[in-house]
Amino acid sequence: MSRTPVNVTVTGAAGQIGYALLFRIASGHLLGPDTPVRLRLLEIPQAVKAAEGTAMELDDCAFPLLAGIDIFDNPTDGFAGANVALLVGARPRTKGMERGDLLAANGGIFKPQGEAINAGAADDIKVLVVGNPANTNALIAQRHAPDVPAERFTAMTRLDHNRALTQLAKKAGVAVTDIAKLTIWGNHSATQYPDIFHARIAGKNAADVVDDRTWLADTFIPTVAKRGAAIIEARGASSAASAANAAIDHVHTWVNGTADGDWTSMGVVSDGSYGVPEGLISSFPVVCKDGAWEIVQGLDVNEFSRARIDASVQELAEERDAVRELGLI
Ligand SMILES: NC(=O)c1ccc[n+]([C@@H]2O[C@H](COP(=O)([O-])OP(=O)(O)OC[C@H]3O[C@@H](n4cnc5c(N)ncnc54)[C@H](O)[C@@H]3O)[C@@H](O)[C@H]2O)c1
Ligand SMILES: O=C(O)C[C@H](O)C(=O)O
Repeated sequence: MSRTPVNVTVTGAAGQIGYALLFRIASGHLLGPDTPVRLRLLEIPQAVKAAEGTAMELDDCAFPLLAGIDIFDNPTDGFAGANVALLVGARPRTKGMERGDLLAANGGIFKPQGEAINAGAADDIKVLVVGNPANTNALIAQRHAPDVPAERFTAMTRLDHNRALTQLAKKAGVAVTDIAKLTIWGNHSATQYPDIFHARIAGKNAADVVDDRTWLADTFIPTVAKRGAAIIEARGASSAASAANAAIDHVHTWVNGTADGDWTSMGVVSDGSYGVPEGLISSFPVVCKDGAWEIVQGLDVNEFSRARIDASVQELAEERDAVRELGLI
């Protein structure tokens, strides 16, 4: 293993997702068993000491792939030379809030981070925004990094994708590995649309296999879309280990590619596909290959799906307008 270490910047390193994420990155789950990583942890000054504690624990694991850990309290240094950036640091919502309620509180974090990525990240930088509201925070960061190709900024809907896989597998009585081509469309919010009309279960159309529109509309979609709130209600804190797992999956798939005959869901900059206004960061079905993603083209969108995609995209347009009013883009 003589490869140059990949610099991975993680913001919010002292938070609950950070704690679930860093050990998996360092043990090779993000980039694979042959790729050494150098961790760059970015925190606010008050949380640097806690991040130092996590770094001590990382050291104590003696991970063979961990080439070093640096801790920063400012984005300029935190993103310098970053090849992969996981933008986790942001306030989570609490009971009774929607993720969009966090726009004003968290939006301001992503402008300086976008600027710092623009100024100092490596040429091959790949950015995943996890902090909520993830799609619009990704939009803010991307708009402040004009020299970085827009497709390098993505938002996380892989947690929703994974949630949908499990709910569908349970309903159909199959393993998650029997399911392919599931899609999350739109915003990582309660308006998201988990779509099974193109999904396959052991090679057959998933909607036909399930054959239950009432379950689809009244159980499956709301269960997936409101899962984050259900976890906050049950745990008293927002999802952490499953969110960290989804972040690992998102970047691993982006770097290593989707499986043949399958796709994944990622929040990516729209090129106008499927009527989603150009420039919005919306979740689409995407295939990944050679470190790049492409929106899957040519899918028939039925009336049931169209209305739900449009509603979620409308919410994204409203969030974009709100951050414009706040002077964040
Ligand atoms: N997209 C998704 O699917 C998804 C899933 C789960 C959680 N989330 C979101 O992820 C975010 C983090 O969740 P958490 O549970 O880890 O929260 P947390 O409160 O446990 O940790 C957040 C951390 O971010 C740090 N932070 C705040 N501002 C920062 C800044 N400007 N730079 C660097 N670090 C900063 C805080 O000091 C804290 O340590 C929340 O916004 C949450 O809603 C998204
Ligand atoms: O729902 C939240 O606020 C946290 C996260 O986005 C989730 O989906 O679990």
